[in-house]
Amino acid sequence: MAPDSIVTAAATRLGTLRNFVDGRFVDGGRPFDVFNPVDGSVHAQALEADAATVDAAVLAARAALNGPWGRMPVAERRRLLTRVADRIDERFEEFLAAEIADTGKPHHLASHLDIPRGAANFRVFADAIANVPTECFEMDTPDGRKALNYALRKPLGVVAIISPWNLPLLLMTWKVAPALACGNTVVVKPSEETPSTATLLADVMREVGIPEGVFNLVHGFGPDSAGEFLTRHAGVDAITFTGETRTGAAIMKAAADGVKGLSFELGGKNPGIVFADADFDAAVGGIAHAVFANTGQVCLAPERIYVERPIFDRFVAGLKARAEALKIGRPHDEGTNFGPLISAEHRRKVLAYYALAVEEGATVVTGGGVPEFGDERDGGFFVQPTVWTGLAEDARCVKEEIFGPVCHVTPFDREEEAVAMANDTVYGLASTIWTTDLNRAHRVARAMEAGITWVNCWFLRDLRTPFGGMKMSGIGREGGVHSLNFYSEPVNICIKL
Ligand SMILES: NC(=O)C1=CN([C@@H]2O[C@H](COP(=O)(O)OP(=O)(O)OC[C@H]3O[C@@H](n4cnc5c(N)ncnc54)[C@H](O)[C@@H]3O)[C@@H](O)[C@H]2O)C=CC1
Ligand SMILES: O=C(O)/C=C/C=C(\O)C(=O)O
Repeated sequence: MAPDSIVTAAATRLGTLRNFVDGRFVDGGRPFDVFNPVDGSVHAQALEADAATVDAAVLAARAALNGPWGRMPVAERRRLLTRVADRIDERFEEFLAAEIADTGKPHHLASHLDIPRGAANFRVFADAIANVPTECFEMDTPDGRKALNYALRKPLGVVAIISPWNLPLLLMTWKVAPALACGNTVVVKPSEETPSTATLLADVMREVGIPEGVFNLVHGFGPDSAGEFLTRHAGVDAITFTGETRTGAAIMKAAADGVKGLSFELGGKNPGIVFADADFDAAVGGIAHAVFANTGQVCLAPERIYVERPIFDRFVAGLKARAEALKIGRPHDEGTNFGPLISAEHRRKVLAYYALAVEEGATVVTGGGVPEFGDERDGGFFVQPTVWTGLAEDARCVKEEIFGPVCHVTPFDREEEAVAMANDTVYGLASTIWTTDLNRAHRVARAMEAGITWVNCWFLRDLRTPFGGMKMSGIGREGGVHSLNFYSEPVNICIKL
């Protein structure tokens, strides 16, 4: 069966992409179009949840907390989460086809990153919840006796999960899995651009027997739509969000009245620093991969590269060659490693930065425009991979998150100068350093104002480690025990002995 017909099969069985409330797919809501970014065609429709549907989802989630889910032994919860992971694996081709249809990303990327990580997220947190310790302190009491304090983890309650379109299944399940592992119930609002894998996940939840109301899914947009209805809802106890910093600020305002717990993973303008002592080929290849993977639509991608002057010209030439060697195309075409941007709107934004860079005085080393194919792809949302040099450090293109396949390369002479330029940003999500000097690696990594720093690598993820941003790149940390800490409420019990 061709991959496209797998999508059709899933969509036909589920009908139009519907909302999932209290264990059932529900009808109702205004249909909206979901586009295939490869050619701009409409490949599906989803139903926008209105305020009443969001309300029903939150009420179902509340009821499930007080129902079988709340009483379920942890071992049984873990078994069910592992079943979800197994079922994603068993329905791998459907998830893959759905993700590719929504995003247009290369088959190789979705099949090696997005879908496997969707399953892995459930396995990791099913394990983590079994192995996380809680505290216990024995104390002396004023009357000469003892008391024992021990902490328990309780679920937060109903968690709203708002997820973006760049790594749809990966980033949604990164939140759903630990939330459920901790015993919460969830209402998920995936991006309006990418509702398909979330709908498949709802179907998996139903299949494996996750109790009704534990996982709810509402489709729609942000302001004055499902996103805002959900984040303003008085029945939501906590909100976890990945997306743009401005959206995070809007959600924070919506959450303020209810004093809801928040976990935010927001934007970035990440630096990469390449020292002259780096393994040159590894550094050029690693930076090219980091800048252009997923068409630059990764919040961790470096958009500012600082290269030590002795290797600057050679490095820029190497990066240009790598950019020009990318195979831009359809997801299933042999060798494709560069797909379209997510939407016409996002392409307008990225192309506006391509034009602005020229106005700001950039040298366009390569790219800067739209590729021409002479076929259906000309209706899609492609842009060229792009490299700039020559901009001032205060240029908007060096300061603002673009979220496209583009970077600016700046030379430096001294380590302190590179560190200062790298940290001169309102963001603090990720950085990547390339050097063979171990002392320098430790020194510079420590100096980085970033939630994660990779040395001689990028996007190497151990899911037990703290993950999140400093400054305007986020609030809180997720990953391993850090996720469990956010998605649960520690309570202390003090027993006088
Ligand atoms: N991971 C990241 O850091 C991401 C960054 N972006 C950046 O954000 C820009 C805008 O893209 P968008 O898709 O609009 O990202 P966004 O951050 O606005 O959307 C992410 C999610 O938030 C929801 N949302 C938007 N406004 C909301 C509101 N007021 N209340 C509740 N939910 C709301 C959206 O429906 C979507 O599910 C992109 O051009 C890109 O630069 C986009 C996606 C992911
Ligand atoms: O590996 C992860 O958990 C997350 C990776 C990427 C993002 O968070 C993002 O691009 O938003």
